[in-house]
Amino acid sequence: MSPPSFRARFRCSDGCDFQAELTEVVYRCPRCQGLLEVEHDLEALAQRSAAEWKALFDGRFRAGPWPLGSGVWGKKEWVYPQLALENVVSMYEGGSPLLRLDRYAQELGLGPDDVWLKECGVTHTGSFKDLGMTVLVSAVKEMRARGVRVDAVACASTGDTSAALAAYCAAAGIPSVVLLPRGKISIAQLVQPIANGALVLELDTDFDGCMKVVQELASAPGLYLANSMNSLRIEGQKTLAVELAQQLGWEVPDWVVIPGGNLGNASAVGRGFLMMKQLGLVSRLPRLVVAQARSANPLFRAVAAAGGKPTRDLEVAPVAAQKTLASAIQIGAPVSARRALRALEALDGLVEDATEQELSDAAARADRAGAYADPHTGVALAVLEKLAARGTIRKGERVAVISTAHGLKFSDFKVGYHAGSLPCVAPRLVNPSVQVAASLGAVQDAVAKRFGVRA
Ligand SMILES: Cc1ncc(COP(=O)(O)O)c(C=O)c1O
Repeated sequence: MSPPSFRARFRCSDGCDFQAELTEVVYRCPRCQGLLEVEHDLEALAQRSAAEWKALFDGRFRAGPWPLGSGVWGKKEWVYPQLALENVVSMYEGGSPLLRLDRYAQELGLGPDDVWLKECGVTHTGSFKDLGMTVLVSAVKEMRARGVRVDAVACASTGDTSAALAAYCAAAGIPSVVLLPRGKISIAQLVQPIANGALVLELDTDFDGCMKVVQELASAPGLYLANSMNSLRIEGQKTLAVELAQQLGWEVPDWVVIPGGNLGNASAVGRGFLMMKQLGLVSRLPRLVVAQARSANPLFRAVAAAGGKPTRDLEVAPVAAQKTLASAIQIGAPVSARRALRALEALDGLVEDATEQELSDAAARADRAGAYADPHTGVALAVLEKLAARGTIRKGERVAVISTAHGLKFSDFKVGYHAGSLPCVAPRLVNPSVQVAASLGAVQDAVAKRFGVRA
């Protein structure tokens, strides 16, 4: 019997019967303006058993022939099955570490096996955005190979999307344009697309303002839109959930806590778990928690106003996002709110928020247990701390916290915390460096002062 052939296509995610090929330049349903999703042929995929899928994915994990050792392309049949392998643009994304944070968990009154940190920032451009961008840029390469007009790829960004877009486009030799809110992203994030040769445009507005402009820009032919409203990105990010289960021996955690801004990633993670359950790779679903910064919390507000239970029909009113240390989630009008609400409903979800003080202390607390948490991961950790303190998350339950970026991209946050100079934060866990004279005695004094022992 010949192996089943798999195909995926765009379809309206709001229930119309609109469909399109993945090589078409289309982001929204032309009938109802809803976002699209990538629809897979689940019947064809189900012709392989769950055990066969697991064996295939395990066999390729960080080892398969190029590019199948990538965490995303190792699951190609579930992502973009019909894409020609020669058009894959990969930086070996995915395969990121899953750390067990024993000491941190115990500080929270949880068990040593309870808290796991999925380090999606340990990747080529330092954030989870690589997972989706590899799919989008590969799709563009395929389109161009088939004669579809794409002169350049553009995005609005709070810093990480632009870094990923610029790197993958540079690898593929495709021009890229990034729109950034001036002065609202970290220096590391700003310099990444500059280094990779993108056209970097700093606009005097916030992310939501950049998003408006880029959508208008991409309505003209030739400029392809790379923001996560483009569901090709979601398909790559979805593999995060599959990889997480895979790293836990094909078990799902009881809880997944994830920071949310535009809400594409939460939607993607929900989609990944649902697909695994539909195809029998896992027998249950985790509960999903979206963590927002209090300064930019439209989803939290909408869900709280409705009594705390997220349902798919909730309206999320845009807010003016205020400045937050978690700058990549300073987003007031999340494009994927509806998709995220559907995922939250299906995964019995919760939405919580965290203040600047809470996110900073939570990141520092995790750092003291060996992590190096960026402020967005700090938001997720702070929400975990709240839910553990309330008894919603209990000892013995396994929690996966999604760390979305590398802490090294946010050095100002770390330096400011330990120097006590962050706005609105009175740090509880400072560890400033000590200036000492260049003599053995001075060093011995410093060691004795800290540890009570004289070397
Ligand atoms: C570091 C980081 N964390 C979290 C997010 C939020 O992801 P999403 O916008 O998909 O909710 C982003 C991007 O916006 C990000 O760059």
